[in-house]
Amino acid sequence: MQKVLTIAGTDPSGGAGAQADLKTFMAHKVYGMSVITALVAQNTCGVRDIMNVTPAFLKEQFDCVFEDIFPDAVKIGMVSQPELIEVIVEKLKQYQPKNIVVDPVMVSTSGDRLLAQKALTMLQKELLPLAQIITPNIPEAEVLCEFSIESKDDMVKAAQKIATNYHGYILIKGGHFEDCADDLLYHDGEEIWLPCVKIQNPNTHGTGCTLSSAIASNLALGYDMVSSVKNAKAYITGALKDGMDLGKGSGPLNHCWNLMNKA
Ligand SMILES: Nc1ncnc2c1ncn2[C@@H]1O[C@H](COP(=O)(O)OP(=O)(O)OP(=O)(O)O)[C@@H](O)[C@H]1O
Ligand SMILES: Cc1ncc(COP(=O)(O)O)c(N)n1
Repeated sequence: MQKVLTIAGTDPSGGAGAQADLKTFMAHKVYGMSVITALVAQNTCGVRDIMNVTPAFLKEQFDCVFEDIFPDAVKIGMVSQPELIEVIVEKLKQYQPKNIVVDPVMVSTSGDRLLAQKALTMLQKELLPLAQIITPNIPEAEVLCEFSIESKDDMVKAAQKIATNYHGYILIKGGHFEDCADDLLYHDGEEIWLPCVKIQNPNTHGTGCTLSSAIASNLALGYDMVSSVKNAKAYITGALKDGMDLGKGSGPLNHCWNLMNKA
């Protein structure tokens, strides 16, 4: 049985964060585990409050997992405080898991800040270099490359710029564009486009969490990086096409979409 760990914040309404990650792991038939960075009071309408765990408690959770059930892949999502990023960096260096996926979560779909400004440098300089792949959306890629991204050409330029500081795979997600949802996978000067027509579904809460967890699941299952990203893109596209509609805001995804028999 392959084991995958998420290091993330929570979503009590089940659409994003650790809850979305664990559902994604289950759908990929891998054993899911979670180290929680923050309790987040949120739902499909927005974030109401954040309670970060202490660095000492984060360390304990890490050791509980790694001393007992060593994961085949690790996905890191929301970590809002620099002291918590520091612990994650220290523990990843100590345990050296293979297959680290970092989703550099900065702002939620609802527009709420999930990364403290003072944590940005630590994220960029210490955590991102440990990842085999990073998965910024357009606004996050703009922060990393320091210019605005308006087109697919700009996505390529952004990936090239980010690659000057970071040597793993870069997946820039195009879900924030109006007319298409083409993602760009970039590595070592090579561009691989993952094209997708824009699905007319306003319920996109947790798409980034789900995609990065699906990539981690595929890596744990032994797929190479390109296949893992392609498989994950197919998974998120299927979940979005399912069209489940829950909640009063941007709703969550149906992780059972490929298990349900549809007429
Ligand atoms: N309407 C859509 N139609 C098709 N694919 C989409 C749509 N919206 C998002 N995606 C896809 O979902 C994945 C996540 O992309 P997105 O740009 O939404 O990331 P994100 O902003 O980090 O997600 P989150 O909403 O969790 O913050 C990408 O593969 C993207 O192309
Ligand atoms: C704990 C946590 N992690 C990540 C997100 C981003 O997801 P989204 O942009 O879909 O709100 C979130 N809302 N909450």
